[in-house]
Amino acid sequence: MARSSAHSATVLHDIHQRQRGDGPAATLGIGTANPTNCVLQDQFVDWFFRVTKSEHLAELKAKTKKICDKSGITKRYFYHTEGIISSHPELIDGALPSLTTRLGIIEDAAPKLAAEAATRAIADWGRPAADITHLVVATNSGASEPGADLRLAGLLGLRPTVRRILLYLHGCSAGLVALRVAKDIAENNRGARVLVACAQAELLLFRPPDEARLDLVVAMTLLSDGAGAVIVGADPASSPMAMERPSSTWYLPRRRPCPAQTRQCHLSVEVPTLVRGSIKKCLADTLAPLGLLNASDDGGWNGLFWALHPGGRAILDSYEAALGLDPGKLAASRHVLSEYGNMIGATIIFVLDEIRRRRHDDGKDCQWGVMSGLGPGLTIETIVLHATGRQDEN
Ligand SMILES: CC(C)(COP(=O)(O)OP(=O)(O)OC[C@H]1O[C@@H](n2cnc3c(N)ncnc32)[C@H](O)[C@@H]1OP(=O)(O)O)[C@@H](O)C(=O)NCCC(=O)NCCSC(=O)CC(=O)O
Repeated sequence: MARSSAHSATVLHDIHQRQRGDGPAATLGIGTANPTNCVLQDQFVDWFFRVTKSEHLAELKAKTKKICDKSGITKRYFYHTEGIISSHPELIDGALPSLTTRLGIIEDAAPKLAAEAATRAIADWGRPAADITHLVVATNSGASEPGADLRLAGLLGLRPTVRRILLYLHGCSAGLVALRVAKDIAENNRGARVLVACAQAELLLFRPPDEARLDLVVAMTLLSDGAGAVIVGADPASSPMAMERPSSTWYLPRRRPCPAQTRQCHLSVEVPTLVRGSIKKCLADTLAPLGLLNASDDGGWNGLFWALHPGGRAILDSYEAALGLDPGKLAASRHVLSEYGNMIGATIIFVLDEIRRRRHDDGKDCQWGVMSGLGPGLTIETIVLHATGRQDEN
């Protein structure tokens, strides 16, 4: 009996070993998408105050213009149009219930936007959608059953047996959380090809400007709609960008909940200061065990490439100041912020895509990098990136 149980344990151990992927998980294909409605940031305030019938709030309008000017954003994309807003008065009248309207609109929009991004990621990967084994969907846009994962699987024609996971309400860190989950799946299921899709439609938060809630006015000046998708797999010969040592830290002291919570958003004015004071130790805890920091003057931070979630211009400034980063180190994040705004969880996938494009155009750069972003709480998600330069398998 004892021998047979030892034998079973050995057999199971062998099975578990064979189930594991051989390499670190890596990105095999990336795609992004935005709605067609593009609003230039220098025209946003006029648009916003007009569609919300708030023209009489002249002082607040001037302040909102000032915030927009300092946002580092050139343009943003919205699923909601002036037409949608004018045909749903409840969207701008706080006395009317509007949750059903909002959910009805975005629960249709988010999976469609995700499908556009995923179709591009699959084309970039170069294999059929039916080869996808797992689907990880992350969104703040919706709360329905069945959820966006099932809608997306249907829109893409994935196998009915695709193993689905739906992540709700991880805020700006949603893309990173989804990639962390995909990495675990890929590394523990040999041959797995995981589609990560992250979609954001900001209508859930959209509301008229209110002097008493300047944090929401700030949110209206930053947030934008978009979707990003990544195919993740783990094999020794996988793609140019491997993902190592994910960390998820619940770390910043605060008096009340900070960044965006989907229904009840509180954007704390303290976030940039909190980042400046805490980020160095937090990132060092993740990077030091890999031997990626050193005793040089700047600690080695400039020897890495950086894919940071651009939550806002001031947050990027805080990372730069705290870590002593050279100008240009956050160029990909600043570019995405400028061209698209903060698309919550989808943004990091745009940054990853931009990093990839820049590495391709500019030739070699640092081999190791940091992908990181803040989430509600305040929390921080980090994944170390290793640019291996290989792209001979998909
Ligand atoms: C909004 C900004 C572009 C404004 O630029 P500056 O700070 O340089 O400009 P400024 O100091 O003159 O500020 C302009 C006015 O806005 C006010 N202000 C700024 N942030 C505020 C906030 N969160 N709540 C209320 N008011 C705020 C300032 O007090 C000031 O008011 P006054 O003129 O009265 O003094 C920047 O502060 C910024 O990037 N902030 C980070 C935004 C953020 O938290 N993003 C995270 C999104 S959520 C996320 O990414 C993670 C998640 O999902 O959880």
